[in-house]
Amino acid sequence: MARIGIIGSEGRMGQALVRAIADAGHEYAGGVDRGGDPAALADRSDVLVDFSAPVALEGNVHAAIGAGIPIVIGTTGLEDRHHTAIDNVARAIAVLQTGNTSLGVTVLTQLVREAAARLGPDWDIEIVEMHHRRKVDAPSGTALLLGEAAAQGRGIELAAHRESARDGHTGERQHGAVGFAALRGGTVAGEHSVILAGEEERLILSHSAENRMIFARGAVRAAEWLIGRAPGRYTMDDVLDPAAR
Ligand SMILES: NC(=O)C1=CN([C@@H]2O[C@H](COP(=O)(O)OP(=O)(O)OC[C@H]3O[C@@H](n4cnc5c(N)ncnc54)[C@H](OP(=O)(O)O)[C@@H]3O)[C@@H](O)[C@H]2O)C=CC1
Ligand SMILES: O=C(O)C1=N[C@H](C(=O)O)C[C@H](O)C1
Repeated sequence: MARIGIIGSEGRMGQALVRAIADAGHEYAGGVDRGGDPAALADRSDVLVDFSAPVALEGNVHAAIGAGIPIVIGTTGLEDRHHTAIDNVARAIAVLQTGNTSLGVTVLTQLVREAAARLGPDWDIEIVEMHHRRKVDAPSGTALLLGEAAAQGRGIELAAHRESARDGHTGERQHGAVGFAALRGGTVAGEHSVILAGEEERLILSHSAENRMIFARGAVRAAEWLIGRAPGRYTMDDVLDPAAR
């Protein structure tokens, strides 16, 4: 049994996590939200799970370092400076950051990497996502994760090939681009499709989240897995790797 602390505990994911922690037989060490003290929470936890907001990231990872415990970061909307901070922190503690903790999306990233590698740059890649009306970042963290997987499959840098927010006279699609489209509305938990469009055929790889418990269960599984790991930056691929269990 592990003591799991939640950052963003009053939020939609935080509430799902409280249930998932109990379902898995762990102890809920408590939670913090805006204005809370992550250091005090870290001191009474074996691992932190962060589903809050990018602005909180720096304080959260320093709380984890201060207590010498690992942290799962599920918060999305992260910028380059956040990823640099995570890289630095991962020299001292075990950190797992991902835009999607579900098992289905973790496998989907592997399929997308493989498809992009096999089909080559003449197949256009477009990533379409839909989320609930309250989501504040776009493209979703999952869409970016899938874009990174496609870019890895092709051996390119996503940042140099990313096309999003098309509007007006955009000109033709750039050869080799990875396109993103974000839809928002209703209560959709998370829909993602990666469309690989070739000459007269399309391959579409999709994932549908029916509710937030899939993310919460995956995050708890990641938290269990991180406890006792050496410092480093880990992914959900590591958690699901049969050789690492
Ligand atoms: N990786 C994954 O698998 C998933 C990631 N997510 C991501 O998780 C994050 C949270 O999503 P969701 O639960 O829907 O969002 P909510 O807005 O419902 O919850 C966010 C929570 O974090 C709190 N919070 C805001 N700022 C801070 C802060 N500075 N310090 C501590 N807590 C803070 C909020 O408090 P307050 O209300 O007071 O602002 C709120 O309780 C988002 O980035 C989302 O994209 C979501 C689902 C799955
Ligand atoms: O904000 C959400 O709700 C979700 N956010 C994550 C993302 O940005 O991809 C994961 C999931 O799709 C739900």
